[in-house]
Amino acid sequence: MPKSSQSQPRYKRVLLKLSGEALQGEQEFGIDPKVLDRMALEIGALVGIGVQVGLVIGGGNLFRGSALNEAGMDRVTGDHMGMLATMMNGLAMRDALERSNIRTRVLSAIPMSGIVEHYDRRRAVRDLREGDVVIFCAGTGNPFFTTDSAACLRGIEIEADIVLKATKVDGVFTADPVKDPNAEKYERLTYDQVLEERLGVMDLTAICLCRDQGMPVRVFNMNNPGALTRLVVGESEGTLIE
Ligand SMILES: Nc1ncnc2c1ncn2[C@@H]1O[C@H](COP(=O)(O)OP(=O)(O)OP(=O)(O)O)[C@@H](O)[C@H]1O
Ligand SMILES: O=c1ccn([C@@H]2O[C@H](COP(=O)(O)O)[C@@H](O)[C@H]2O)c(=O)[nH]1
Repeated sequence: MPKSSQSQPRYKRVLLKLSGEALQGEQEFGIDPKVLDRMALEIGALVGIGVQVGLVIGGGNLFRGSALNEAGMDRVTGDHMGMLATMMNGLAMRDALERSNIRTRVLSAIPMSGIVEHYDRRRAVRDLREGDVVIFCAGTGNPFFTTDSAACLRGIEIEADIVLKATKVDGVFTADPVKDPNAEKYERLTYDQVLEERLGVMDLTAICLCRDQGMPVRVFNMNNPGALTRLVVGESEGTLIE
């Protein structure tokens, strides 16, 4: 993709977290190929202006360990299934990116020989420097975590400038805007405000990790076309937590 002379990115390297649920689009479950293609286009626009992109995708469109556990399954088995779900989403996203001629590497926290390579931080950084989009799959590789924590962990490890959390709402609100129509959006928040007010947009383990390592997080709505590029070139989108 050609470099645009007009859009100068303010970040050199970002870690983008996509919610698994977003991939299902209007469906009840699974992956909507139209959503994948749209996201590939948005990610390609970043690559086109020279931004290095690490990607973590959730698994909520397929399985969540906590939901399987509530239905009677052993929690650790449920979490293993959740991590495998992130793997399926990662493979689907690689396919969409490569169909858009965007070079992509998938690295898994759980060895999955013959399908993808095992996660290696130095390898990931090398690939990012070469302009590949790197998809980090299987979360942290451990049960009882979420892909929010995995995104923050990988973002810190690869020395990303920021973690960008893409959701279906416009940022962080005083309450869940899906449930409370009177909820008001924050432009900026400190990590401690998110923790003290228990603002549920992101899991608290992830916020603690970012606070302790000084990693800024921006929460934004990926359903707004072009939002990702706008915020990377410095326009105000969503909510900044720092
Ligand atoms: N204070 C809040 N501000 C904004 N959103 C909130 C808040 N509290 C709860 N939420 C909810 O958190 C959701 C964000 O979670 P997200 O869509 O990223 O899912 P996830 O659980 O991280 O990913 P996955 O779908 O893969 O499991 C929003 O859609 C919103 O409904
Ligand atoms: O490090 C991790 C990351 C994820 N899981 C399991 O996967 C699912 C899907 O991830 P979401 O963040 O909910 O989209 C999650 O519910 C966990 O069951 C994990 O065990 N460890």
